[in-house]
Amino acid sequence: MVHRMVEAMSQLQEEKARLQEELAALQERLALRDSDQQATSTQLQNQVENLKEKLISQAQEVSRLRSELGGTDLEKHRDLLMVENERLRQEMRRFEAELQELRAKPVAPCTGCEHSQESAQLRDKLSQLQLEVVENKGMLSELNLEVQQKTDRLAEVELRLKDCLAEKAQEEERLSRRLRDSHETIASLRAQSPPIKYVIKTVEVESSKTKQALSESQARNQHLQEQVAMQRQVLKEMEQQLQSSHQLTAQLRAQIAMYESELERAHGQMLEEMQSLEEDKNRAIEEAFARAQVEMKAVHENLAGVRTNLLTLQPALRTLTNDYNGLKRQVRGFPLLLQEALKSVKAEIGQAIEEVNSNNQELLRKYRRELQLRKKCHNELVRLKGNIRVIARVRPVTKEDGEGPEATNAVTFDADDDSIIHLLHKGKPVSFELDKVFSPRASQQDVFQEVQALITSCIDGFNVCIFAYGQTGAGKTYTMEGTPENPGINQRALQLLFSEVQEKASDWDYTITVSAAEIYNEVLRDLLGQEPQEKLEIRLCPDGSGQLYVPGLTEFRVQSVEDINKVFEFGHTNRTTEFTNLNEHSSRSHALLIVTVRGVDCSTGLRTTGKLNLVDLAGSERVGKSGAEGSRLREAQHINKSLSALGDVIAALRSRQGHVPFRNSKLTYLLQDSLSGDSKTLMVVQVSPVEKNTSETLYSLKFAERVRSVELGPGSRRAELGSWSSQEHLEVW
Ligand SMILES: Nc1ncnc2c1ncn2[C@@H]1O[C@H](COP(=O)(O)OP(=O)(O)OP(=O)(O)O)[C@@H](O)[C@H]1O
Repeated sequence: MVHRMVEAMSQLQEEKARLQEELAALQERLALRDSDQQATSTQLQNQVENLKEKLISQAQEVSRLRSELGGTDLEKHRDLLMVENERLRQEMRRFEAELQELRAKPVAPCTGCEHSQESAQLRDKLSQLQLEVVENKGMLSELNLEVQQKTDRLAEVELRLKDCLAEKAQEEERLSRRLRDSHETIASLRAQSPPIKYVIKTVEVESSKTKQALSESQARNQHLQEQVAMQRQVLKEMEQQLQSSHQLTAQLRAQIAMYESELERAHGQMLEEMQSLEEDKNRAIEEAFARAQVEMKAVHENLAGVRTNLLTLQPALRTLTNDYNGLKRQVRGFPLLLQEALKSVKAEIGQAIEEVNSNNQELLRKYRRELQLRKKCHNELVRLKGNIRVIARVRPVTKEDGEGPEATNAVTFDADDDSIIHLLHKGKPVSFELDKVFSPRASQQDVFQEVQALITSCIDGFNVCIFAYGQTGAGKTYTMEGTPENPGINQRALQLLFSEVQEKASDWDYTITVSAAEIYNEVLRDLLGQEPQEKLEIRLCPDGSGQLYVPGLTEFRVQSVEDINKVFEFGHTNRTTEFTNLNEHSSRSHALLIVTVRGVDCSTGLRTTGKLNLVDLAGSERVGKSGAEGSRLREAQHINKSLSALGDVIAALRSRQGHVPFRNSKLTYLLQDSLSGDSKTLMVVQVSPVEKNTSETLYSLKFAERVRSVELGPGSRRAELGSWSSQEHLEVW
């Protein structure tokens, strides 16, 4: 349409140009042919008429084109856009409404983990879709704004075009008016011949004006053409924009369709989920209902039972109420009764306590008396047996004794008297009588049984001394220490002390301590100390009690057999590490185990202390007489000295001499406590049974008999006693 309008405009211009040419030709002809003035005028009029018609038709064409242009494509596009916008808006509104609806729908709480996860996913997707919708809305509003702007611009252009066309129409109107006026003037001139020249002149003048008007029109046409070209350009741009808008709208639609499908899917999932939840809920309700029904039934049954119980209990309740009332009456008088009862019970209890106390006192008194009696009996027994007792033990023949005549047995026993021992010495039988003789068949326990009365007296506060005397290899260590499988007096004594102490634990609190020492060449050493080679001294207690003590001598508290074993082991290790030839050394030294038992009577606080000395003496064989020299002679001299001193002490004690020479040797000095006063002494004379040892056996038994003979008849015994000097001792052997 625009093109056609432009073409019409150009035609119009061409026509105008042609008209101008014709007008010019007319003017020329008017000027040249005055005569043909009328004809020319008519021709001119016709031409003007034609021109006018053409102008009118052109104007009509322009207005038609304008109306067509205004009412067709642009408006249609605008309307289409408006409709499209409206539709999109409606879709958006519907979409929002659906969203609102989905949001407003209550979501039942989901128990399953999968459901909650899917719901969360759906919620995320929904929020994402909402965001996208908001973005699309923004884009749509921008697009609307743009379309609005373009529509405004188009309206403006149309308005300008309208103004131009109106101006053009006015101009044409004016020109046609002038042409008409000119025609009229020409006609009047024709009617008035004389002033024709003047009229022609006027027409000429008027024609130049018309020319000017035409040129202005042309200029305007030119301007309008430019504007039309511009409008075309604008239209083209707008068409492109419209096209892109269409594309965008199509994209948005596709997106919206996609969102809608997603929404539909989410909606479907939600519905399914809700349906399954609804089913779960219904199922749970049904189950709960069924359970409730069962429970209700049980409750009803219980209720019926309770009702029957109530009916049966009512008479019992009545009886109980009566009883209760009776009891209430009794309770009112109860405090008084209770007070009286308490008073009498208290009196009874007090009396009973007094009786028990007096009984206890009586028992305690009796117990103490019994204790004293026991001690007295024991003392009497020991006195009757003698404070110093001598027993002999003959060891069995061993491999070490060898074979042949030298290893034959030289010792025999009296089948009717266990205190007699016979020795065949150099073909002559010699008999000895001691307190007891143990044959090689006697066990460790047999020997221990003989000495255990002495050991228990230690608990009652007596000092006890047990010696093992005899030549080397006669069995002293075996009797005192024994073997791990078959322990001797030492370990059995401690075990006995433990068991006795435990028996008395309810009344007495006892502690047992152990020390171990060795005397070698008149040097005293601590076998349980950290430095066993250190020489120890025996000193008087500084408290003036006359008691002796050894500063630095280690004392171990023992509480069990395990402790004793540890102590023995430690003592043995100390002895072994000190000397390379232990057997040799042990034969030449005195080993002492000193056990102290301290007791406290829990009821009276009475304290007792008893000491048990278990001594494994050095070998008593007469090495000095066999011409030994050097260290062996020195050892022999020391041994003989200490054994002589022991004999002297025992003799002095038996004869009740005022002075007892304890200090003559380390051994007797150390054992002073256990040899003097009420102390009890037992000597075990160890005897080798074989022929080759009969000389030593003879001397050992002679010594033992002399010691024992001292004890038998106080008068005569005392008379027989004399001082056993070291030399004399040697002479005896
Ligand atoms: N009654 C016994 N029964 C069995 N074996 C014994 C008995 N007496 C001693 N013996 C054994 O005789 C050997 C010598 O005994 P033991 O070492 O006790 O003598 P000893 O007098 O202590 O010697 P030493 O003076 O050298 O210490 C040991 O092998 C020992 O086991």
